[in-house]
Amino acid sequence: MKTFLDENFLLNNETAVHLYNHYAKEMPIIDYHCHLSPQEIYENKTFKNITEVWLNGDHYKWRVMRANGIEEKYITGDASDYDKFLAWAKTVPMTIGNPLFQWSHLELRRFFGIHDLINEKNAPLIWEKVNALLQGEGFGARDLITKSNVKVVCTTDDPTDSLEYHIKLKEENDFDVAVLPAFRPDKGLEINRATFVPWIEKLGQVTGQPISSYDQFLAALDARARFFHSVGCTVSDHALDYVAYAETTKEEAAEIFAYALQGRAVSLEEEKKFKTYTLIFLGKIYAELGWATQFHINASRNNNSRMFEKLGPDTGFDSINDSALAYPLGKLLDALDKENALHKTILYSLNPKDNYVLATVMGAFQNGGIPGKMQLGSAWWFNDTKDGMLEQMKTLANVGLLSRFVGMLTDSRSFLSYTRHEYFRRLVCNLIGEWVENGEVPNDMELLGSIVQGISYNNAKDYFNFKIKA
Ligand SMILES: O=C(O)[C@@H](O)[C@H](O)[C@H](O)C(=O)CO
Repeated sequence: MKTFLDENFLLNNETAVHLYNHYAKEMPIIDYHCHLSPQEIYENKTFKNITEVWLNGDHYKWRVMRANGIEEKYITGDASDYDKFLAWAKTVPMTIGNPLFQWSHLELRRFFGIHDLINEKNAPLIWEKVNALLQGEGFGARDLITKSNVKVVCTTDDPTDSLEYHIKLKEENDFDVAVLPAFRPDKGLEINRATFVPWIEKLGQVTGQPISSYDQFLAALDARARFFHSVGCTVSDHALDYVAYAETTKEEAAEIFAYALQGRAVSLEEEKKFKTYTLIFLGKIYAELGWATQFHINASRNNNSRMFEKLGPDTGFDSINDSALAYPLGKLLDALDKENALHKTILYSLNPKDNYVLATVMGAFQNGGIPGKMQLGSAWWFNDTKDGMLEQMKTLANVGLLSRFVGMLTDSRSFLSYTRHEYFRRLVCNLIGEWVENGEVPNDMELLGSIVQGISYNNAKDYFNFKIKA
């Protein structure tokens, strides 16, 4: 029996051990989708205690704490940081089977050298030891990134953002990690949300051109995309909580925009028309700029309205949506393709029922001489588990090319989440190792090593065209 998290955990055969230790382990990390704060990176934020660095903003942990019967005051409420940490320490033993159990202990080991199994009893000691380390040198936001061998951090940014800290980081020379923005214009597409009109006003302010027409709106999006590009952006990101597609014209989209600008609700069909035309317009810009587009599909967000009022979005009250996406996604991708607006695209669905739909529809649009142009997104959010990662990779291998997969991301708000890449790389090496040991794949270490290094780092490096500093 292996000891918990021993050096070969998740590696169940000799080939897997060899692949991991000789090809995957030392590869750098490109975190091409996360929600880290560029300001905290620029300021090399130091953390006053383990609660701030480990629990704040991490709604994965918040959800299991609630499931464990922890009162909200000890999660997002006004309890002390120490009491919140105790509540988390009490919860961790209850998370076995959830990747949080392994991730949490990996994070304690890899960043703080603590190999104990965290629980309520040893929490006070861990609190003291980690906090002492956090007060010392080498535990600022930048240090945690560089200690994890990260080369690129791609944050998630609204088109109205000034990108002040990305620009400051770009201009200085003593941080050799590229911190780049991703263009996420969701608020400009969600025409029926209360955020739409205020966002349009803000967009007009940042571009210096008040927006009263659809043409002005499109021009503003174009201007902001080119500004983002000038700061090093090469990725866009869209949350398609359902995939909207409807045949339409620019005139129709303009009428719908004008109607919504008066603060009036538009019909679902009108929303689909507006989203379709606007996405195609943006797709043309992304293709011209050579950007990769990410479509994050089928999330059901903010289910708990009482808690949404109190805490806002991304606080642990989301779930998986089950909208049918095969038809509208196929039509949307085809419309983009016909308009030369379908460039490199990563398709994620939060619903694992969609894996084969995504993996097969993307196969209909591989072209342009770009290896892995169309990507099946890495196991996202609730799928960011051993089963979810394996299911995504097996699906991709079965109907596409696992060898061209751009690999893992953290999608996190915590600077300690890079151990997810180690977890993922172990799963990749074990999956391929099993194929070899079963005689399904030749024991060709040159080929397999190259594929493992591609999935770990090289594919993402080639795919995203990030300007990597070192
Ligand atoms: O990008 C998204 O829409 C999601 O990743 C969302 O931000 C979510 O809160 C998350 O971080 C899941 O890991």
